This record gives sequence, C-alpha cells and structure tokens, in this order.
Amino acid sequence: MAELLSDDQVAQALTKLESWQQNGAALTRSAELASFPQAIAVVNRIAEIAENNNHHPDMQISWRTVVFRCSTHSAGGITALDVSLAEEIDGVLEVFAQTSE
Ligand SMILES: C[C@H](O)[C@H](O)[C@H]1CNC2=NC(N)=NC(=O)C2=N1
Repeated sequence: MAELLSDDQVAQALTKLESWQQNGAALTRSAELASFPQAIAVVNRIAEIAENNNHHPDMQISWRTVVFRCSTHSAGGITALDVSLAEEIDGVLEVFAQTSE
C-alpha cells in the first residue's frame, strides 16, 4: 500500500507542482480550458491515464473550469501516487493549453 507523505515531502513535491496546493488530505488545482468540449476532452484523457494507473482523481467540471483533487483513499491522505497523478494532469493540461493558443 502507498505510504502517506510527510508534510516536508508534500512541501518538497509542491515546489515542482506550481499550480497545485495542499488542501487537507489532498493536492488540488484548478484549470480553465478554452471551451466546455475542451474541458471534457481533458477529463476524458485524464480518466484514461487514471484507469491505466488504477489511481483516480476527483474532477469537478464547471463549464470550462475543472478542479482536480488527488488523494489516496486507501491511505487517507497524500502519497507518491498523488504526486505522480498531479504531474500527469499537468502534462495533459500543457498539451491542451498549447493546442488552444
Ligand atoms: C480496488 C482499486 O484498486 C482501488 O480502489 C484503487 C482505485 N483507485 C484509487 N484512487 C485513489 N485516488 N485512491 C485509492 O485508494 C484508489 N484505490
């Protein structure tokens, strides 16, 4: 089972996850996409990644804005799996940001 990260380890991870913050037992970020269809495309791509990794974020869609929340339910907090998932989410968002310019 994935081990909970210490506060220092979370802080260290956040130095490389500039769009993310810690909210209690989760890492969270918000992203505004170019359109609602783009937001749905991002959610679908991340769903594929999450399913492949068997580690799933919470995703709240509000028109073009998606809020992501990464926490390891089985551990009750933030683990390395959440840091990796946040990095993957940032990668997807970078691809969609470039295509919408
Ligand atoms: C049975 C299945 O492997 C587990 O429920 C997985 C699925 N996806 C998961 N996702 C997240 N974020 N946390 C988990 O503990 C988790 N567990």
